[in-house]
Amino acid sequence: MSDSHRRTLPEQDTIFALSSGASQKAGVAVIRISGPHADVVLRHLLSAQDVSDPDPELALPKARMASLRKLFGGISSTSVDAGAALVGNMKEILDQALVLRFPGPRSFTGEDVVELHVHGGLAVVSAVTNELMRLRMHPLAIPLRPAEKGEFTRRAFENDRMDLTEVEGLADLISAETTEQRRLALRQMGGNLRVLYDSWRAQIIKCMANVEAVIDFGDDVDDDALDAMAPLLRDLEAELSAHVQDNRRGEIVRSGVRVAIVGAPNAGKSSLLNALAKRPAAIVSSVAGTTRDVIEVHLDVAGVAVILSDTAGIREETEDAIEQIGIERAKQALADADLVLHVVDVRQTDGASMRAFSDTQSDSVGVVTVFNKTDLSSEEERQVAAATMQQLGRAKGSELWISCTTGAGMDAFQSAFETRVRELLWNNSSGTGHECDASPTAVITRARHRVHVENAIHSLRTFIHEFLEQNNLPLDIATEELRHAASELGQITGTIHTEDVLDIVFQDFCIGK
Ligand SMILES: Nc1nc2c(ncn2[C@@H]2O[C@H](COP(=O)(O)OP(=O)(O)OP(=O)(O)O)[C@@H](O)[C@H]2O)c(=O)[nH]1
Ligand SMILES: [K+]
Ligand SMILES: [Mg+2]
Repeated sequence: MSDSHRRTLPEQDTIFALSSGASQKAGVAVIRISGPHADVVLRHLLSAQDVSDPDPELALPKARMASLRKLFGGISSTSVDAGAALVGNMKEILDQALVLRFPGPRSFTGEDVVELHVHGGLAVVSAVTNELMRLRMHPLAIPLRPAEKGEFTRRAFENDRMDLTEVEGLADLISAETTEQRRLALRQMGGNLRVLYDSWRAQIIKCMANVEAVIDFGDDVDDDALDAMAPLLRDLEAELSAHVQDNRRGEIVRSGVRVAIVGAPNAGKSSLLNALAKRPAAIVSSVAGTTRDVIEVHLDVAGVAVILSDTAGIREETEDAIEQIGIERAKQALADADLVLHVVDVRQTDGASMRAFSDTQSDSVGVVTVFNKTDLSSEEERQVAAATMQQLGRAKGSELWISCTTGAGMDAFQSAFETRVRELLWNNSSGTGHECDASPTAVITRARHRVHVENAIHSLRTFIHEFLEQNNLPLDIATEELRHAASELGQITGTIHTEDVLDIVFQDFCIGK
């Protein structure tokens, strides 16, 4: 583990990759080249002659200015003469491309970067990338090779263009599927977590320096210096503690709100899942016990990613071993859920299964009661159902009434569902209801961050309690606690890192990023 990730790196290979989506044909494809030989490579591509040393006078585009240029490539043996690897000095035009140069360090990676915006046809992209491969085999043997997954971003990190939280933000932005995931990722990529953790770390390091000064002065311990530090560290400890008490908001936005549909067999759980998913994702039938496995669909609910799971109907008595396994899985989905939709056949609100469910549910989870099959119910049955809300310990009037068959009540259900999902994330004591939209509050987005912040809190508390308050620890050992707290925060941003952690973080990336 090094205290700084600024390492003296051996001369880097120049790398290239298709940075735009690799799937189908597209209007434009972007091929990115990064490394010390980026300009040399570009010179070869712009040169009409296949010479080992292209005309040094050949004008490269100005830095950061788009320039329309012809790209040239050697005519391969297959296309002209099967015998020769390359036919004389012949080159052909590969494409007319928009070329951009970003000389380092003012580039994404911090190295010299060239971007080729070529036409997005598969043949164009492969002609240009083949030419890059050929240059690698060229007599000059330019150290050029295809980039590995996340290698551009890794270089950006190694060249101090981004810290680890910004790298993670970028990975999240690339995989963001909903509005809130995009907002969260964009703020993190913009450095809101870096700024926060860096400033906390700096304050701890400052305290450490003060303590070390006291140690250096030996017996003349300057109590004033230590006294001045106490409120500062207490505030810091309070700030870090508030930071982790966030209802896992960021992590939930990032990974998706887990919503479980549960209830008695045949209540209409799978019908509700299909209605919300707008496709027949789960089998619906009149046979009680149809659903066995947990069926998950991913939804975008008012900009929030939701993982909705349909589960086996929970009932006490079943002979069927497979159904029993399904019920166990349903209970697990219930335990994992951030929000529960309890579907009840409005005509059957006195069943034991309803009570069985209310016994298994966890208190901390929000439960929405959904009375289904209103199209089949009498007024009296609806009144009985409404009266059961109290028995279940749920707020009177909070129930929703739907018919999956006729669609009655589905609009009201949808908007209540959206409200509940958003409330779950932003209606806590510190929230304003739309905190995630408007404020740049830095929230923890990964378990990795949480572990380090919790470790830092632990060390700060030990220092405050054992040293400042109880005087149980000698000064030099107490200082270790501060050092540890600073180190934990440094590990979040990657100021301090191990290769293992980097490998894990960069695993999330695709080729070309
Ligand atoms: N009339 C009417 N029938 C419904 C409604 N919702 C569901 N059904 C019917 O009720 C039966 C059970 O529906 P499912 O969606 O399979 O119920 P489930 O809760 O998933 O059942 P299991 O998976 O067996 O626990 C099916 O025949 C549905 O067509 C509704 O609102 N009105
Ligand atoms: K069923
Ligand atoms: Mg079902």
